[in-house]
Amino acid sequence: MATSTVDGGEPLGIKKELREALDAIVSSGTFASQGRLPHVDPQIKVQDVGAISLPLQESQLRQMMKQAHQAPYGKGSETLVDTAVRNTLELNPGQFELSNPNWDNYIKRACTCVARDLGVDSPVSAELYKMLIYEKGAMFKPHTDTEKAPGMFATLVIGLPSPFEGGEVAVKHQGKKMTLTTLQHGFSYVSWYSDVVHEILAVRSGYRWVLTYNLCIDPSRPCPTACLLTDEARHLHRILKTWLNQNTPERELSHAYYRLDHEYTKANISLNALKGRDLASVHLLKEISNDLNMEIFLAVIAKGQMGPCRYEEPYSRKSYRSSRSYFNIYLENYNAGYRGRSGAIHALEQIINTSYEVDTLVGLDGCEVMESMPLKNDNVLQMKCFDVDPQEDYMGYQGNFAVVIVPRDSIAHFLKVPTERSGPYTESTCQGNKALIIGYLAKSLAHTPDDQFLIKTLKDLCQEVWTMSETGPPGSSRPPRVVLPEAVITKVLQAAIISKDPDFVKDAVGRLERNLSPDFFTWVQEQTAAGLITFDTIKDFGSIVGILSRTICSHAPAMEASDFHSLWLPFLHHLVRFCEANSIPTSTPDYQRIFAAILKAYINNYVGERPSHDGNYVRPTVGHGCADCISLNRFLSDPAQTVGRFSVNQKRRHHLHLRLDAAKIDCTHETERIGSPQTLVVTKSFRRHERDLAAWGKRKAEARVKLLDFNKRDLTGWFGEEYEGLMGRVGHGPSSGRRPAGPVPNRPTRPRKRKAADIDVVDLRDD
Ligand SMILES: O=C(O)CCC(=O)C(=O)O
Ligand SMILES: [Fe+2]
Repeated sequence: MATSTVDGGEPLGIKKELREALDAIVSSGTFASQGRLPHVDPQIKVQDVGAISLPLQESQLRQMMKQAHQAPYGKGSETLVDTAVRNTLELNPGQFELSNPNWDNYIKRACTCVARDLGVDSPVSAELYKMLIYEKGAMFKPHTDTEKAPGMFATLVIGLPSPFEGGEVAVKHQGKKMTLTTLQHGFSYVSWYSDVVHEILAVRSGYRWVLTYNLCIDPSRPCPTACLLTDEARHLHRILKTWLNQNTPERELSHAYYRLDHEYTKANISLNALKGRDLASVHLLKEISNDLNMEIFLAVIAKGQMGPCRYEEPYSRKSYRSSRSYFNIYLENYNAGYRGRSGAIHALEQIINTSYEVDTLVGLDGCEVMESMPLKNDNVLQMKCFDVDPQEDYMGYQGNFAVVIVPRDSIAHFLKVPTERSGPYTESTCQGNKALIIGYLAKSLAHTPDDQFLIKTLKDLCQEVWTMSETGPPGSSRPPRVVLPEAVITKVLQAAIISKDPDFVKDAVGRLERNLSPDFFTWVQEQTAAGLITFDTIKDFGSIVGILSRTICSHAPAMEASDFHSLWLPFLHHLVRFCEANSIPTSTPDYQRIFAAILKAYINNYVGERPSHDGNYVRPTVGHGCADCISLNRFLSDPAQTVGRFSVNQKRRHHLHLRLDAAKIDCTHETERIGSPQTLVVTKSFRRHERDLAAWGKRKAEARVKLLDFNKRDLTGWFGEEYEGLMGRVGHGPSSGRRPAGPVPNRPTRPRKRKAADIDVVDLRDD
């Protein structure tokens, strides 16, 4: 329940509560914990090793390591093995068993300790994930843990008794660091929230042996994170919720500025640049904004003062002028800018008006959203802090940065820029701002596609800018033409598609002056694959097909081979279905061009040319300067020699073997076991070429199948006269089995001698 008492002009209620709640965020509490556990043997049995007895014997450990594999790590959606990032051996839970019937209870008790330490009050369950073994040098570089199970919020590590040195767990969260250790001789646990950055330092000696568990809570409950764990955080969440639940017209505070403690620079202000308490509070606000409908920005605040000042020229007279002083660093700019010829600062003699404005508004990623916007004192949670004696500016008073909390339903109002020429806001600033705002709103829509209010704001602003660029601002004779940058229009188009608004789509497409970027298609494909949009969504697809067609035709020659199966062919199948559903013939020119361009690119870029070699026997040399290598190199680079014989002792033969392998020379090298010393016979070959040829044959057959997934009538329509030639390139000949007339692309026109190596392993009709 919100109160809105007014006390001596200071509104209490939400504004005060919000300020107090933010003031109370000192820094986050425990984001990681550790502790000792009683000695209970889990009675581990490892597949193909048997029961592991404690204390652990090195011989058993070695056997376990034989069963283990290199542990991968997650990077985005990928799982990678790179021992420079993670060098750890792991066993999957299927490879071992914890046969002590009391072990589950033991883990439950450990969970209770962890939940207490991390401040989680919901019931916590632990899911066995891996057994890890770190030998000397093993480590895991800083990372956060991905959600490996629904409701996973933290990792629990149970340290098993095995002596080692090093291998500490260094955890870091919002500028706070802790070093945790699993015990060497007894059982212990360490645990951290999944969003905490942690690193396993290199083991210096011995073996670090642990079990890891995913800690989960009921996935239907909000996931605890390191940021949301304190009472203060929960209190702030409650206050914000109360505020946001107020109806917009009655909301006593439309948005809020909260001053930051530290000094930053205008150029690099972003969430990542924040320090100490600022980082804790803004990070927390960001976390809360995932759950509540609000947007968080950072603002650089400037103070403007107006008053009389004295010119220090001989005929000095008082004149009113306005000065804009910025706190700390901006003050220097001010001084430089207003220094008279004599070098004296034109200080204001009297201040008759002070106002604040947002010099720059940025998103948490540091991207600029807006410049020069008015700031109302009422919206600042700690007004007194901005209101300082200018003298204090020289003392390095720090208070010109703020975090801004804007309820999403008033974002349009908040970002609304005055259209009339007023005060310092020139027309061009306004238009620049609008492009920034449009870009920002369009980007936000990607995260909250159902936000009707945001859609409406975006549409209105676009209409305003587009109308303005046609007619000019009301009352002006010379309209400033506003052209939204192409990247912004693309974002708008995406937003229009997401919001399923055909008129808006049509408008946005109409504004595109050039082709859409290829990224747009990747985006379309991702959205379609995720089921977020379908072609039917864009009822007025006709309006964008022209631009799609232009863009695709120009991009097609550069399409990546790896994108066809995952992106372009599924895209075409969607398009076929769309045409069918809307009774559009797929041979309609714009559509035909899309199909033809992509499928031709498929044949050219995926299948490619038949690999050929010119029969040349010059091979690259091996990079070594010993006498044997020099004579080997002489043989390799001589086009006339195909077989080289090197009668040298075993050690030197081995050296040549290694050098040839390392340089990946296309040759065979075998020892002829006759005489003494025996002879290494190196025969130049075309094996590498044969492998390329086989791979090409495979791609060709695969492409044939994929192309025949489309219907033949469509294919002939799309390819027209080129049909036989193109299909011939994937080994699909005319039904008679005869060669199509005319030269077949990529075939040598001159008959050449057939070599065994040239046999197309997949399609025997060829050649
Ligand atoms: O070895 C450990 O203590 C934990 C390893 C780790 O960070 C992980 O599995 O994500
Ligand atoms: Fe981890």
